[in-house]
Amino acid sequence: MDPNTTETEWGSKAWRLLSEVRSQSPLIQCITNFVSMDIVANTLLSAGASPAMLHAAEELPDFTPRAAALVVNVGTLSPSWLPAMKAAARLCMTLATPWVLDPVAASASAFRLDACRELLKLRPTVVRGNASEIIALSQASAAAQPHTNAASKGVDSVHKSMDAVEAAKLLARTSGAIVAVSGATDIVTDGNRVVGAHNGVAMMQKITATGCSVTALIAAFVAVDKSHALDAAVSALAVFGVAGELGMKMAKGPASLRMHLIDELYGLDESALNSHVNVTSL
Ligand SMILES: Nc1ncnc2c1ncn2[C@@H]1O[C@H](COP(=O)(O)OP(=O)(O)OP(=O)(O)O)[C@@H](O)[C@H]1O
Ligand SMILES: Cc1ncsc1CCO
Ligand SMILES: [Mg+2]
Repeated sequence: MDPNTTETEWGSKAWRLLSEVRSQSPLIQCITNFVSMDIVANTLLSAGASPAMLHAAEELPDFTPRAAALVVNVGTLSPSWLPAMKAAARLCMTLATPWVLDPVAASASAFRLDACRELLKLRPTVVRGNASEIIALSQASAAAQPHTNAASKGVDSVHKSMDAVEAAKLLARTSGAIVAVSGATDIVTDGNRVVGAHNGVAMMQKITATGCSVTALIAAFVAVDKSHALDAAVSALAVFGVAGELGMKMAKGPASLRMHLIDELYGLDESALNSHVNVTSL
């Protein structure tokens, strides 16, 4: 992280990065779960990025080198998809293209946890999960064998993000990735510094795949500022949270929040980010 970023400067940093996403419109390859494909693509489009949901192994050598960033999300993992996930991540590692791992429901099964551990070895730039996912992956990646004692409830977290601070720091240190934990306070760490983004509304948890969407938004932000992945991840989480806060003013429930969040993300301006972004060092 740029150590000079003060709390009041995060709003302008988030605005600068969102403006870069809008002007560069980075191509983001998403190998993501079936549930999330629509909202992830619409989130990226409304932020100004260009999503492409390609996952056939045969297409990767042609396509992945053209992407500005990659998302690998294991939400609806099956054995037939894993080789393409690994091949795309390996290409990104070779080409120094940023890529972001979303370890959805990491501890749901040994197969899934082992897949996440193997993907971690391919040096993701950022890992973004909810607290239960990060705790499970952190425990498993620190152990010799893929196992976890961490509680979980499928794709939903049973922990608060603040319960995952030490796990996130350990995972960042063992993997070399920036680690982001979503929740009431979004936490981002490189293993040393810990930054909290306090934006968002609880109703966002009642829309499926908002976490997957913010993972993809992180990829778009990292794509336009590769050398400052921590700042980019914090900014993306804050921007998505502000869109949720503004959208909530018009929403009647999860379905209309989904619509208004995407509209607000599309319409965000400098003054909204300067007045709403709430990021602190933890
Ligand atoms: N209590 C809360 N208050 C404010 N914002 C929240 C709260 N809980 C979650 N969020 C926001 O909701 C979004 C999704 O986070 P969440 O932790 O629910 O992801 P997830 O569990 O991975 O979701 P999914 O698996 O459905 O994609 C993030 O932008 C996060 O900041
Ligand atoms: C509900 C669900 N199940 C597998 S992936 C997914 C989307 C939220 O992660
Ligand atoms: Mg998730």
